[in-house]
Amino acid sequence: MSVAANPASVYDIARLARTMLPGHIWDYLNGGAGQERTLGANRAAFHRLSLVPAVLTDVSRRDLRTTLLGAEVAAPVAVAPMAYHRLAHVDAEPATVRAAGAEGLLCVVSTFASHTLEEIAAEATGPLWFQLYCLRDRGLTKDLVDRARAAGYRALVLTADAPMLGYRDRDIRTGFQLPAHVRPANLAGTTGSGATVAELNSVLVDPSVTWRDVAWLRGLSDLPVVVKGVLRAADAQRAVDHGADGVLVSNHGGRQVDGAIATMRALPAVLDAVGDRCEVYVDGGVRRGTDVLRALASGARAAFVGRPVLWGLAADGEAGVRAVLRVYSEELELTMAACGCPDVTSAGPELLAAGVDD
Ligand SMILES: Cc1cc2nc3c(=O)[nH]c(=O)nc-3n(C[C@H](O)[C@H](O)[C@H](O)COP(=O)(O)O)c2cc1C
Ligand SMILES: CC(C)CC(=O)C(=O)O
Repeated sequence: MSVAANPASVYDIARLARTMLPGHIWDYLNGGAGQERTLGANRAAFHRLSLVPAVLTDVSRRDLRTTLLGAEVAAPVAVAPMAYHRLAHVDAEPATVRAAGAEGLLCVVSTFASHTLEEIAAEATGPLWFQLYCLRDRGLTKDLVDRARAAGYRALVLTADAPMLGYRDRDIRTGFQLPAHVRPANLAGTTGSGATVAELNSVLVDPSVTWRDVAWLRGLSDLPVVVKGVLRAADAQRAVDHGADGVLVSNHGGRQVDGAIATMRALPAVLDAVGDRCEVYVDGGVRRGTDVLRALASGARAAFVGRPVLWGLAADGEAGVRAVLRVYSEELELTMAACGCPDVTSAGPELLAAGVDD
């Protein structure tokens, strides 16, 4: 059986994906800002939280299900929005959403998807949210919202941490540009070729966005709004004050600010600030089922996964993404059992101890 069919961890799939992709594409997908300190810090923050299992709690029935803004999902693991899945595999976003649907998981589709949001929604059997970059052209931004609503997306995820693309050493070195066959399909006609991803972004994305736009967005439709990229308690509070239904604690996978705080370190203050006024999720460096459990025990409602999904896609298309998602759910289930947690609500702070055992 191939590694993609029977991986022990997402790193098995990463090794395979590495062999499938040209170096400059691998670097764009996997790189971070600057010296990639925050990229590493996201992982380190998980390692610094030890699990303290409870015993003799009856885990003969295990239930990983939860709801995310009312959508029922099989496990508290979701696919983070990522641009241009076609860079990883020709089957691109349609394959990713088929895989997420087959595993009963939520998938967030990027504004910069390489297929239209309607083409992607046509493949979905599970819940979808639409990630929105607020564009310089607000008419176009509103069109995206209307299209997402009409196509059945259940929430809007406003990305707040990328008014301009971060300073990414790897992409600067390679001069990374999109190959001619990969384009932002939702924004057809707005872009030519021959620009770097950062240039393309700066032509389209509005760096003047403020909290007022969150309220504007909230008023455009009846879709709930999640603000993605929050790291400060005060910003989480502002998100709620401006009508957000959810906050995704994220540093964009270490791709925006090198030196930004690790997401698991930022999470507790955000949770304290918003209480139960909105749902709180986390992403960045979630690589194992044990990380998902740490996120739950810290108070997050779900953990979102970025790059490993693209590793799965590159390694084996839809089957590769399924294999990746299954690894998370299976490891999460066994770890919950061994930690005395029969369901996702039974993971609390008593499951965690700060510090590393070397
Ligand atoms: C290749 C790539 C493209 C991304 N594109 C987007 C995007 O279009 N919109 C967005 O909000 N976040 C984007 N992100 C950030 C992810 O949503 C997520 O925050 C991050 O990847 C999580 O960290 P992880 O990759 O360590 O799991 C992208 C990340 C990667 C790796
Ligand atoms: C096209 C970009 C906006 C995608 C992105 O957010 C990223 O590369 O991190």
